[in-house]
Amino acid sequence: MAAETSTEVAKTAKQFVLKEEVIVERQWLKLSETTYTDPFGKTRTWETVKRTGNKKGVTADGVAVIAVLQRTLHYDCIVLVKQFRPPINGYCLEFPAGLIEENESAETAALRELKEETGYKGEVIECTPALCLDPGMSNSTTHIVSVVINGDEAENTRPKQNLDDGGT
Ligand SMILES: Nc1nc(=O)[nH]c2c1ncn2[C@H]1C[C@H](O)[C@@H](COP(=O)(O)OP(=O)(O)O)O1
Repeated sequence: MAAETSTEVAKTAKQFVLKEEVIVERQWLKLSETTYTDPFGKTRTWETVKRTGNKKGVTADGVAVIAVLQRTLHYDCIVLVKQFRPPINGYCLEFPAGLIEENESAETAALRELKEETGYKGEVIECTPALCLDPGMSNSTTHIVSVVINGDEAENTRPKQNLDDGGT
């Protein structure tokens, strides 16, 4: 009985990171070994990926844009982009997305990425707080931004992508 009680107390021990050692750092990402305490107070390590750099005036690393295309006499459509993604050696159908630039708001980044990747000019409806979508691997954060596109507007009738080369 006494043993059970002490285990319960230990399970609620506050967990925290003790240190982080960078194993390898490149232009875009770094892999670290993070030393932390488990729920029983024992010291453990975790393999962590972080983005490099320390951008000023940003509230998250990136944005993902849920864009609804609205046109008279058409069903509303969600706009997706098809992209080759090297980590999976394949193509993904994705929400338009990208990294936020220094001193850029999430809303401005969302409209810029939407324009670059699809050619559409949108209007922001809603923006989530910064969300950590894969916290078991990385501290990378994303705002999910809801946008509407007026497909009847002249500039949205023949949209044209305007991508940079996207590589190093
Ligand atoms: N993990 C990455 N490895 C790279 O080799 N290059 C990377 C990584 N993440 C971003 N980038 C580069 C590629 C692009 O030139 C820029 C901007 O990417 P962005 O268009 O903002 O984001 P995605 O659409 O999600 O690629 O960063």
